[in-house]
Amino acid sequence: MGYKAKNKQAPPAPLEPVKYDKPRKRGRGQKKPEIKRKRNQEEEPSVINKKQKGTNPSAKVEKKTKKTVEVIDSEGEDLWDNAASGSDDDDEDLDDEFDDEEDEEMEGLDVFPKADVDFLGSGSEAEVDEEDEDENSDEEDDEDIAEGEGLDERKSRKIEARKAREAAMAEAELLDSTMQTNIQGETELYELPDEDEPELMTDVAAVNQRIQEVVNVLNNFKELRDPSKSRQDYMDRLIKDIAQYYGYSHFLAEKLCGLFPVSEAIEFFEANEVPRPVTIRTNTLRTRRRDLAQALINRGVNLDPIGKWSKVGLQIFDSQVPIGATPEYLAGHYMLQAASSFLPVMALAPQPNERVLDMASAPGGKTTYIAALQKNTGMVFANDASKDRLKSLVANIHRMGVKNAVVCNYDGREFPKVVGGFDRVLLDAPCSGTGVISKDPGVKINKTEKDFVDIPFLQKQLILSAIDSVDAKSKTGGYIVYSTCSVVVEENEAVVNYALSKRPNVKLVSTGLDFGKEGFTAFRGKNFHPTLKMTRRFYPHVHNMDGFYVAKFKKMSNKFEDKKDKKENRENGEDEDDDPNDYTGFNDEEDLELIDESKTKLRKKKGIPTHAGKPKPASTEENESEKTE
Ligand SMILES: C[S@@+](CC[C@H](N)C(=O)[O-])C[C@H]1O[C@@H](n2cnc3c(N)ncnc32)[C@H](O)[C@@H]1O
Repeated sequence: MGYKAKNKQAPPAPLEPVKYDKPRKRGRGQKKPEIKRKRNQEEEPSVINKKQKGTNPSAKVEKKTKKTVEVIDSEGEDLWDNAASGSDDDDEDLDDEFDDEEDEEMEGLDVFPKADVDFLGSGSEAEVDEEDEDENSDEEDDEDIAEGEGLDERKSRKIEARKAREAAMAEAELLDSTMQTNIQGETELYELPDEDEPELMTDVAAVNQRIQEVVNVLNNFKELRDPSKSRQDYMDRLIKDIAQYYGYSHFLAEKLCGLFPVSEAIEFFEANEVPRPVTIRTNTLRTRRRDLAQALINRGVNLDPIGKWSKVGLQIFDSQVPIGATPEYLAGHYMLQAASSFLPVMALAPQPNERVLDMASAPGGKTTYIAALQKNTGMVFANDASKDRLKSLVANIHRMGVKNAVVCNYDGREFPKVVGGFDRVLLDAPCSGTGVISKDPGVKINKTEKDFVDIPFLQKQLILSAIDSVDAKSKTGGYIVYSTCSVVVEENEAVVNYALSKRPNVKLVSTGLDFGKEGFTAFRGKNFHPTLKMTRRFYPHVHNMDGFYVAKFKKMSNKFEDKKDKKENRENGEDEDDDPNDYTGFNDEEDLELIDESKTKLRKKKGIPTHAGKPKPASTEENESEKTE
């Protein structure tokens, strides 16, 4: 197929969906499952299976499987082709547009064999292929028979095999229905263990089994609930078990669980146990993707294009050499960079000759990508509050041959006083890192409730500075991109919503990314501006990339009606207007802090003694997640 393929670029293949009936592969507790139940033990599995068969989750699994196959098929044919739309490089010179001749040459060489053993978590692809083939084979047989063709040996074998399968299925169904009839009315209810007895929590396999059972009940609540228990009782049990089984603090398990329907939440937690694929970004200032791929293949690297959505990404399946120390790496031909980390820069779409601010830039994965898209023209201000982290930023800038960067070390909140009037600003904000738990499992236990107040507080301040640093009159730009490697709403939609309310001179626009889930427009009783739908969420269990969030603003005017900050209003003793349509959710805990802070200042002004130990804004270095690459 020609590389000007019209088909839309596809997201990366999703992970294999969680199979509830398989034991976990992780080396957790070795004990044989011994599940404490109040019902007959043999009865339950059939109920679970039965229910799973008929409910949405299995439908979803099937859908995903199909999708995976599609991606694989198209990858096999097309990924070296450069589809015209939705790509990360619009400029012909920057990407690896190959002519047809080169393309054919490469295809002929069969240079991108799939890894035999896919240690990076995409082994499901082969399985899926097989499954799919299997499914199709029945249809083929039927067609053959219908057409009355002569039956050769192969066909007879196939038919025999099919008959055997059908007989086995019929038998299983019969058994299933018999068991159902026997247990009707008895096993419909799943009784919840009441207490947190130690033995309820120590047998990991039993905890896992209980998670599956409780999810099943929650998905079929009317039928399977114990009438004496509420949905909340089941949720409480589930969260305790998730926290125990996956090793999260109860607080974070609950917070993350609340983002998804229960079955999907389990998929999310499972995906966090699996490493994401290793990916690299071609540095188009130094080479082309095709040349880089060939050079790495010659060194024994097994790779493939990352997906149709990027023209510069490569996925590494395995390698005989350390990928962070090849001569090509040292010569700056590529950056080891997570796939999700491409997205904010693609959304920013920096243009040659523009002035761009990368407000929180270390260690420079995105800065160097910005410079490449600008073809080393114009200027990229690479700022970071951490002097230490700037060292690796500077090293990367040199290695990658970036010549248009100005490195600076300010607290982002000092912009635009330091310098303003930028064409575009990227704020890849310091965050909790709840999207990169597979890389940094420490997040599971080290993030506290206070972090989810302090970090958004800092993010809100930074986002206003980012907006104020852009020139709305820019001929080519006037855009701000906000991103985090967190999945929680407080750090994403709530921050963007806050910015919209404080800066009526900006509006959200499409990120230009043609995959990703829509941002929330409402969450837990809080409504956000409807345009939050345009922001994008990326998940490990859906997109097989780190959890990420991307929002893009367009600045419409440099002036805006100065709706004074509530903080200022309070300081000036003005009335707070409690607008019922206020979608910014200012009753949050962080606002209490703001109120406290203002009161303290006011007291100081009036000479009234203040209490020490008021909460401070998040430290710029404490809260950062270093796991964006
Ligand atoms: C998510 S990381 C940035 C990753 C970077 N954009 C990249 O792609 O390599 C967040 C960064 O924010 C920086 N940071 C934290 N607080 C800051 C502040 N107040 N102003 C500017 N940078 C800050 C941290 O030092 C950290 O390097």
